[in-house]
Amino acid sequence: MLKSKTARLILEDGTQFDGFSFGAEQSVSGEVVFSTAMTGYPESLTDPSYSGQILVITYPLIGNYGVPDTAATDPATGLPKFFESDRVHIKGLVISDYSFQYSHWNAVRSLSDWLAENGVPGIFGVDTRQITKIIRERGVMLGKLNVEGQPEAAEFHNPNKENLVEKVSCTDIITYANPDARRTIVLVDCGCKYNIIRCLYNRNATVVRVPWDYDFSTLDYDGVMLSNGPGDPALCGKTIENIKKAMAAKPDKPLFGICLGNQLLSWAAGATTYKLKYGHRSHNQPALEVGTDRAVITSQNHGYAVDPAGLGEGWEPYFINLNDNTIEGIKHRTLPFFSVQFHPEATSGPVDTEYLFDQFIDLIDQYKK
Ligand SMILES: NC(=O)CC[C@H](N)C(=O)O
Repeated sequence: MLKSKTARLILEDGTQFDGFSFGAEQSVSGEVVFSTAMTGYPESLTDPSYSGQILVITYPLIGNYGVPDTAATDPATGLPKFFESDRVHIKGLVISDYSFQYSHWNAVRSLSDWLAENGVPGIFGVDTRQITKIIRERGVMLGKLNVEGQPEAAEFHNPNKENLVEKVSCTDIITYANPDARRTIVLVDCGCKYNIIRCLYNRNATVVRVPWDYDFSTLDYDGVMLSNGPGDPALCGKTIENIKKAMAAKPDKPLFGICLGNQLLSWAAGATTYKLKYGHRSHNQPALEVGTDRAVITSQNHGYAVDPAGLGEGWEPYFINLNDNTIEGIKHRTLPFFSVQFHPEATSGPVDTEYLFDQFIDLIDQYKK
């Protein structure tokens, strides 16, 4: 019989959930968010956009397929093969049923061991659907995850007040040189998921990954990718200024934004962002392409949304969320600039919107001529 220490999740409104500890034995505090995705914990946990957040997964059975080898890399890019960054970014993990025994061809260790190595605590044996109902009714809340025998988290820490992007972005320029490159794309790294790099590289591009606050308008490039990233987009003023500069200096160089990238492009286009009641985190968000009857099923992970009211002349909504009608993308009517709130790179799926990378590459090639 395996013995686990106890753990307690405390929400900001005082609600408490008692369960058992797995992963690191450490107490933490953060923003409690939920995801309804049924698969993909290795990818989600390494998504830098989850920085500062205690993640509740509503799918009950977690850990059953273990964790792949973090040392396995893709020879072309040198990036880890199976993860979205080089470490676990969530602050803590909340699940219903932890599988102590894992089984998968690709697994080399357990979820608990991987979390422990990364210093991230988990709690299991709690009713994640009830937690989710509370968050859906009262709105997203801060929380503490306390582990038996460890000093308790002192305060309800709000990660959205910090510049999280600065903490997860690269600090130097990293070039993924592709011997078959037919175009060069600058990737503004606000906490980019590695699959964005893979999706560009695999389309015959050399990817030049630059820090979040780098003035990329001075570089020589064929297109710009604005990455996803954690926290409040309003804190990325430096990136917003650089996007404005680049659009003014190089209006013929296509620009494509994903998630935080969409929010930052929207700010650069005159709009603002606001915090959603409880965010969109799942693999099955329906988004309608505005002006068509075409809906796509998308992967999402965001807590803020774009208020299109201030969008400048020439800009229009590109996609709308069919669940709550929030804006899911914008595009320029005449210039090659567009962005989406969802994840076309979408590890661990669904891949329905990966075609947007092809669209971006086609646009780059048209403007290169
Ligand atoms: N995945 C992302 O890029 C998230 C963007 C932003 N941090 C939000 O929560 O809305």
